[in-house]
Amino acid sequence: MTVAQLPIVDFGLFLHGNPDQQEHAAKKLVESLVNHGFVRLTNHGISQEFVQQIWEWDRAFFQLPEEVKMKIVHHPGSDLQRGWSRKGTETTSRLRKENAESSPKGKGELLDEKEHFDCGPRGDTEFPNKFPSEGDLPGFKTFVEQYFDIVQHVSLNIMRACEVGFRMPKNSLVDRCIPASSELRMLHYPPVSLDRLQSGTIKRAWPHTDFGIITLLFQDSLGGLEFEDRNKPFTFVPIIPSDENELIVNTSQTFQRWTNGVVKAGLHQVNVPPHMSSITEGCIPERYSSVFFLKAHREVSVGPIDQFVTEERPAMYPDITALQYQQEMTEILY
Ligand SMILES: O=C(O)CCC(=O)C(=O)O
Ligand SMILES: [Fe+2]
Repeated sequence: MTVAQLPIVDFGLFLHGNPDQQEHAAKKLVESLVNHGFVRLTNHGISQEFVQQIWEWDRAFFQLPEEVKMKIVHHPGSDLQRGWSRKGTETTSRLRKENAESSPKGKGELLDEKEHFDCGPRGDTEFPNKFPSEGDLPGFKTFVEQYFDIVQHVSLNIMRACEVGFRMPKNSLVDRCIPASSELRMLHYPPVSLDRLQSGTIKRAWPHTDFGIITLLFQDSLGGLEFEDRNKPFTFVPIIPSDENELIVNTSQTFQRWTNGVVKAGLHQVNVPPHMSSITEGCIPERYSSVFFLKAHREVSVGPIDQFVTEERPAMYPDITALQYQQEMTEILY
């Protein structure tokens, strides 16, 4: 498996093509999600100009002084993530036992070298969003709320393509995502010395799978995101950005559960950028990325959907609500 083989789907054909083109694009998308847990999309409906604005706001937020970010700090526990999570709080290594097995003995917990900002849907009363005040970062809240709406809309179009690709009744996936319960995240990976990374206890993000249905991701031109080569389990292949407008999509745990294991969640990590992998000393520069976790509506079950349960393939997952599942997983992370 080489990098070039991670399929790229022209999503414009699904959005605007004739029925044959739509069917073809949907099948190619689903095939890649089933085979790799990942796909790359072009013509997804988010403009290059908008993606540039994501980077501007991403930088502006993380450049705020620590005491300003502290005003909206996220408190560890099972509550959904809101506001600023400082370096060392979210610990992806806890999600897979293979991480602990690979850790150098006696050196403490495996930590993520990253900070992030998370928010949920506009006006969420159960888990209110935490934005910097207008005085601290004017315009940020307005931009992020608009970004959330745009990317939720794109995600639902991807769900529509999955319905076509799996021959599911129209809206059977989309209806499970309304009202919106997704989460939007902006990430900053500070510069880090190779010494620290080589200690074996630090990574930008440890191998993990996400909890929602699918994750949509933009990464800056530095790169570093890697997906599992399923021919060699727990080994990883870099996704080299073709341009910053390329949308990377990966499958997550809720999709695996709904499809009773037919779609497996895409395992991924964030590593040293591919063009720097042979460097042995010095620092790797900071990196920005932004991800959108498309989530099921909180009251919807994340147990298998009937279509995927058969006598030969009995239900592999229990019927719990999306919120229960999310809270169980968040508690492990923090
Ligand atoms: O920054 C990235 O490329 C990946 C981030 C990620 O995997 C996550 O936040 O779940
Ligand atoms: Fe992830």
